[in-house]
Amino acid sequence: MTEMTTGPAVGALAEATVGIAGDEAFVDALPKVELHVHLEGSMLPGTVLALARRHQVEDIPTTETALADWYAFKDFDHFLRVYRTAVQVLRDEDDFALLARETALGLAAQNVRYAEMYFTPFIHTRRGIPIDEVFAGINRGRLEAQEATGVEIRWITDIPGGLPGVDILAVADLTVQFAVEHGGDSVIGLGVGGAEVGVPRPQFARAFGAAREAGLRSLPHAGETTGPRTIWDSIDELGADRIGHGIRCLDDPALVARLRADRIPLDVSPTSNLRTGVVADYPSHPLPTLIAEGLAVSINSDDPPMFGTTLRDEYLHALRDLGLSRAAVAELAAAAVRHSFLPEYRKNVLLAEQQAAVAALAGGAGG
Ligand SMILES: O=c1[nH]cnc2c1ncn2[C@@H]1O[C@H](CO)[C@@H](O)[C@H]1O
Repeated sequence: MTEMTTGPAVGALAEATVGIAGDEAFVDALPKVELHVHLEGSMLPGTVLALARRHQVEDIPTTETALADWYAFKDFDHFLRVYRTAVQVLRDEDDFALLARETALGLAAQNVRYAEMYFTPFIHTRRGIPIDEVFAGINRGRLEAQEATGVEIRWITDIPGGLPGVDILAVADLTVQFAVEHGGDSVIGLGVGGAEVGVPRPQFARAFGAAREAGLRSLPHAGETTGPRTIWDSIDELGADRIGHGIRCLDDPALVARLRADRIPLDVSPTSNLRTGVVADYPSHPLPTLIAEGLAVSINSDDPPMFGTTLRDEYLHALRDLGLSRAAVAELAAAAVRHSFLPEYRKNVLLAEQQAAVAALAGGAGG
C-alpha cells in the first residue's frame, strides 16, 4: 500500500485544539473520506417510508418509530434479513437516483469530500430490475450531488454472501461482469459482503482475479463475524487491497504481523459492530488495540441510518467512547485519505487541507 509523508503531522496540530474547540467543531473542521459505507444501507428513514408507500411494499414499517424498532438487531443474521427486506423499496431508476443523491449530499453535509461506496447489484437484478437502470440511477444521483457540492463517490460492486437459494459463484461472476460492462469509471472495486459464516473466501478467487485483471481493487469483507482464516484467505486468495472490518485479526498474532508488514488497511466501523452484536460495547471495541498494534486503520459508518450513526458520529465516538486523543483521531482521518484509491496528487491536496483546517482551528480560536 502507498504510505506518504506530507509536511508536519496533523496529530500534533490536533492536540493544540484541545481546550480551544469542542469535539464537534474539531470533527466538522476535518475534511473527511469515507471508505466503507453501503449505498442500500444508507437509505434515510423518511425515504424508506416514502418509497414503501409509493410502491406499496409489504413487510416494511410505516412510521419512523416502528422503523427504529425494526432496526434493533438481535444479531448479524437478523440484520442481514432486515437489510434484504428493506432494499425491496428500491424499484426504479428514479429511486436509485434519489438514494444516491441523498446519500452523497448527506456525506457532503458532514464535510466528507470523497467516498468509496459498496452497492450490491445482484440483490436488485434478481428482483427484475435491469442493471442498466440501476447504474443509470445511481450515477445520475451521484453526479447531481457532485455538481451541487463537489462530493465525489466511487462504487464497489459487492457479492452478497449467504443469500438463500442462489449459486454464489454465478453471482460472483455476474457481479464482476456488471462492474466491467456497465460501471465504467464509476466502479473502482469488487467486494464480497453479507454472511461470512459458511461463505469461504477462496471460492471467489476466480472472480477477484478477473476483477483485478480489469483494473478493479479487491475489497472483501473479512473478520467481522468469523475469525482469522477469512482474513488470511482474503489476502492470499483474493489479493485484498483493504479488508472490510478485519477486527478479528487480533485472534492471530501472525496475521497481525502480516497485516502490519504489508500495510494492508482495515476499514473499521465501531457502531456497526455494536449494533450487529459482534462487539459488546464501546469500551470493549478493539479499535484502540488495532492502533496500538501499528495496523493501518480508518473509521467508517457502514450502514449509518440502520445503525443510528453517521461518519461524524463515528469520529465523535472515537473521541468520547473509545478514548482516542484528537491526535489519534486526526491520524484516522489522514489514514482514510491514504487508504483510498484517489490519485496521489488528490491525496496530497486532501491531507494538506486537513492540516490547514486543524491549524486554523488551533490558531484561529486561540489568537
Ligand atoms: O455491515 C455489513 N457487513 C457485511 N455485509 C453487509 C454489511 N452491511 C451491508 N452488507 C450487505 O449485506 C448484503 C446482503 O445481501 C451484502 O452483500 C452487503 O452489501
